[in-house]
Parts: sequence; C-alpha cells; structure tokens
Amino acid sequence: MNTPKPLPFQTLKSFLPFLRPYKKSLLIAVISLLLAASATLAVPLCFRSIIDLGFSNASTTQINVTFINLFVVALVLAFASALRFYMVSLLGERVTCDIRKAVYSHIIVQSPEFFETQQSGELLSRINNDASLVQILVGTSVSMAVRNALLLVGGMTMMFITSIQLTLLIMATLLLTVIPVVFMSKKVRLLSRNSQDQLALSSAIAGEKINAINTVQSFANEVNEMAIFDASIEKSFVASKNRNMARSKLTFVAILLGFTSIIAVLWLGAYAVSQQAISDGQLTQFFLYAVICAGSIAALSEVAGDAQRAVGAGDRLLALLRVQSQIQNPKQPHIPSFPTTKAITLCAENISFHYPSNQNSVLSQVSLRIEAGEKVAIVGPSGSGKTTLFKLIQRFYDPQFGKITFDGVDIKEFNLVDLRRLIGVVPQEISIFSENALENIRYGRLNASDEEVFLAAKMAAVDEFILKLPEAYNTYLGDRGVRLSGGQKQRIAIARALLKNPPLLLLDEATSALDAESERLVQQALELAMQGRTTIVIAHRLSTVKKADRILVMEHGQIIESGDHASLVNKGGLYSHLAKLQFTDISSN
Ligand SMILES: Nc1ncnc2c1ncn2[C@@H]1O[C@H](COP(=O)(O)OP(=O)(O)OP(=O)(O)O)[C@@H](O)[C@H]1O
Repeated sequence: MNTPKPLPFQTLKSFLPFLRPYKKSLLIAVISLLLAASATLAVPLCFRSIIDLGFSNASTTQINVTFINLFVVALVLAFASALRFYMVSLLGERVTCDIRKAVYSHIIVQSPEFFETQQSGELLSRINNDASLVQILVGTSVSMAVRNALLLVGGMTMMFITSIQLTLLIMATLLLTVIPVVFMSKKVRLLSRNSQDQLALSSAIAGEKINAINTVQSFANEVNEMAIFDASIEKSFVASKNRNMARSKLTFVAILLGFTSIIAVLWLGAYAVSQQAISDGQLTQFFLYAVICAGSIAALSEVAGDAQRAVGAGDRLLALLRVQSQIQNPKQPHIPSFPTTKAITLCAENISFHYPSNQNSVLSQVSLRIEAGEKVAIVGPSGSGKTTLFKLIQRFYDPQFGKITFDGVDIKEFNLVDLRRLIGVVPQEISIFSENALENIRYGRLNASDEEVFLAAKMAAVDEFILKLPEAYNTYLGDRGVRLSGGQKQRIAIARALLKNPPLLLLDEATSALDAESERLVQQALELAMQGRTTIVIAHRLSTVKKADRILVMEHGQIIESGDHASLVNKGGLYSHLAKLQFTDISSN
C-alpha cells in the first residue's frame, strides 16, 4: 500500500480518537509530567543553595530547611516520575490493544478481493509489530519528547539567568557535540532497520517452508532449505555486526565529546569563580542545568528516531483502517422474513461477472431459477465458473451485470450476516481450526448445544471416526486439521452445514474426497438434509448428479444445457459426453 509520506503530526492526530476515551488518564499523565519536569529543574537550585550556604557558617535550622527542601523535591520527582511512567505506559498499552482490535475487526469483514492482494503474514505483522511501534509512540515517545522539550527550555532559561557568557559558550560546545552524534545516530538507526529487515526475511523463509514441510521432505530438499536459511541468517548476523560497530563508535564519540565540552565549560567556569564573577553554588547550578540540557537533547534525538519508525508503522495501520470493503451492507436492509428453515427460491437474472484482478469474463449472462426445495446439480469442465457462481450467491463478489434474488428479494438488500445465515456451504477447501472436534463442528452454529452437535456429527458420519480418536469429541484436531484425512475434513464440513440448518445448501464437490463407503453414508445424510430445502450441488460424480431434480451444464461461464439425466444423455451434448467418459472410466476400473 503506497501512500504519500505523512507528517508526523498528521499521523498523531489520526490516533487522537483512540485516546479520546481515556481523557482522565491523559490528564493525570500530563499533570505528573509537568510536576516531574518542574522537580527536575528545581534540583540544581537546591544544590546551589546548599553550596552557597557553606555548612561551616550555617545554623542547624538553615541546614535542616535546605535538606528538607531537597528531600521534598526528590519526593515529588520520584512520585511524579513513577506516576507519569505508569499512566503513559498504561495509555500506550490500552491504545495499542484498541488499535489491534479495530484493525482486526476491520480486516475480518473485508471481502475476498482484499485478501487476494494482501499477504496474511503482512497483515499479522501489522497487527503485531506495527501496533507495537505505535505503542512506543503513544506510550513513550510523546511523553519523552514533551518532558525533554520542557527540560531543555527550562534548563536553557535557567542557564541564561545564571550566566549569559557561559551559556553562549556551552551552546557552542553542545552544538559541536550534538551534530556528529545526531549524524551517527541516524546511521545506527538505518543499520538497525537493516538488521531487523534481514531477520524478518529469515523468519519469512523459515515460516513458509515449515508450513509446507511435507512438500520439502517429499522432494528431499531439506539440505537445500537449510542452506538457504543459513545464508539468510548469516546476512542478518553481518547486519547486526555492522549495527553494533556503528553503535560502539557512537558511544565513543558521544562520551568523549560530551565530557570534553563539560570539562571546557567547567574550566572556564572555574576562572569565573576565581575572579568572583559567579559563586561556587551558581557554577554548580549552571553545571547541573547544562547536564540536564545535554541529556534532553540526546533524548530528543533518540525520540525523533523512534517517532519516525512509529509514524511509519502508524501510517500503515491507518491506511489499513481506511480500506473500504468492496461488498457493503445496504443502507436500509431488508430483514429476511422467512424462517431460516423454509426453503427459498433462488433466481439469477442475466448475471455477468469477471474477477476484479482479471478482466476475462468468468460468467456471462447466466440466468437460472431454482424453486424452493429443488435439488439442482451443476456439472461442467474445470474452470467453467461453477464455484464462482457459489461465491456470487454468498455475495463474496457482486456481479458487474444482473442480479441474484432470494424469494424475489435482491441479495444486495440483505445485511451480509443475514444473507449468509440463510446459506449452508460445504466448500472445496475446508478450514479446520486448532480446536477440538466438538468446537470445530459447533463453528457451524456457535450457539448449538452439545447434543445438537452430536446429532449433526452422526448425520454426517463423523461419529464413526471421531469416537475412535483418543479423546473422542475432545480430541484436538491439530493446526489446520493436519491430523485428519481429506474425507474426514469433508465430513466435519458437512456436519457444520447440517448444524447450521439453513434454507439453502451449497455443496461444492461435497463428497469428492470420500471413499465409497463413507460416501454412501454421507450421501444418505445429505439426502436427509436436503429435504425441505433448496440445494445446489457442484459435482463431478454421476452418482451424485443422477439423483438431482435437474442438472445444469456449465461451460465457459454459461449454462449450456439443462434437464434431467436421461434427457441430457439423449440430447448428445456436453453432458452426454461427460457421462460417457465417466462410464468408460468406471468400466475400465
Ligand atoms: N479469485 C480469483 N481471481 C481471479 N480469477 C479467478 C479467481 N477464482 C477463480 N478464478 C478464475 O475463474 C474461472 C472459474 O473458476 P471456478 O473456480 O469458478 O471454476 P470451477 O468451474 O468451479 O472449476 P473446478 O471444477 O476446477 O473447481 C477460472 O478460470 C479461474 O482461474
């Protein structure tokens, strides 16, 4: 996502809505920040009075008052600093959580078009890493910047009040120190980013291959993969070495120049004291303010670096939050009046569609009417647009022309959640979540009772293999269902759809991965489930197709034939050709 580089202030302003609910905490943080800065600036004044007082001539009361003052300042400084740290860190954590929630809620409702262009790894990195960088911005950088700016202005003012000549001198030496340090810090930051990028690249390489471990091992490419990873990790080592070298040089220069300028000023200060131009206490006070100012300049330059990275991350998050889903809910939605158990009549009127990423037409002028309770099979060569039609029915995409209606109502008039509640889908690619079997089936209807889940599982012939697992329904199914066979996953998906109990069932090759026996069991279950609802089955197997009330034959995104098995075979078109091929396959087997 390439967006013009924002001004840091603009990015910060965009995050203000996230801070708004926490005005009270923000106020406490600001007050404690002001208190802590004032206390820091008061410390040199206390030291001056201690030194100028000279203990040999002072009364006990004077000594007591002086040290009690210093103690009060220290107490305020400690309390205000701790409170500031707590409030600001808390705000940072809170706002980051809220940003993560907002980004996730925003991503999860995007249409598939969005996910076609975004890599899941990149999205996760935004939610995790970019949000953490924003946490640095809100939780540390802003308060550090304000605190150090206050200390710098306050310190400078006090220095001028103490001695104009010494202040001008120290400004000149500070400048000489700060310029090379800032320049070198920039280089360190650049090298740090390099080493982070290199590390991220290594993790990406490892992540991709671990996810495809079966392919790596089947092709016996482990050694090759190790070499690729080794090379990448070595590069990250070199990048870290360069960064550390630059950092060491920076430390040397910063300490040497810092001390040199302080020594130079103290040297001249000592002359001023000897000529009685200023007192011992004033010189100490001046010196302490100079240390405060130098510290705040160093801190400000560091904050500027962090803030730059955080602003970049923040902007990427904001860009993500600004993305609008291509598929929107209607402004005045039509609430489905039919109960979710009643079958619906589905019509497609002259729909034409191409995917947003590809101008080639996938469906052209498709019209169909499927009566309530009808079972329709769609057959056709691979790539003819069958699955695409299912995607349009679920409104994952909108057709460029034509419309789809449920009982005469354009599906665009329903809220997406209501529309998809009416549809039960058994897709080609089944997602199994890293939960137990019970919860994986319950995903079909989250408020279903355990008994309802067991019933659906029984109907989908899931029972038969789940009960053999070590902990039956409580068995964890492994990341992405790696512990299940293709056919078992398919049965879980069927159980989910049965549990949902919708008026429209869309089955995409629902039984393709099943062996003959499981297919028989699942077919029985599906037939039971199809009763009283509208069903569309995409199928390659004739056994599935023959039982349909009607068969639609698709080719090149169009419906070219329609009828029952016998009439289509007699017609001698594509269907009879496909049927002949299957019978030949079966007989040759
Ligand atoms: N997200 C997408 N972006 C661009 N093109 C796509 C996308 N999904 C599918 N296609 C293309 O659309 C065409 C129809 O695909 P579709 O999945 O609908 O075919 P199908 O008839 O279901 O095939 P199969 O029987 O192999 O599952 C294909 O040419 C495919 O490459």
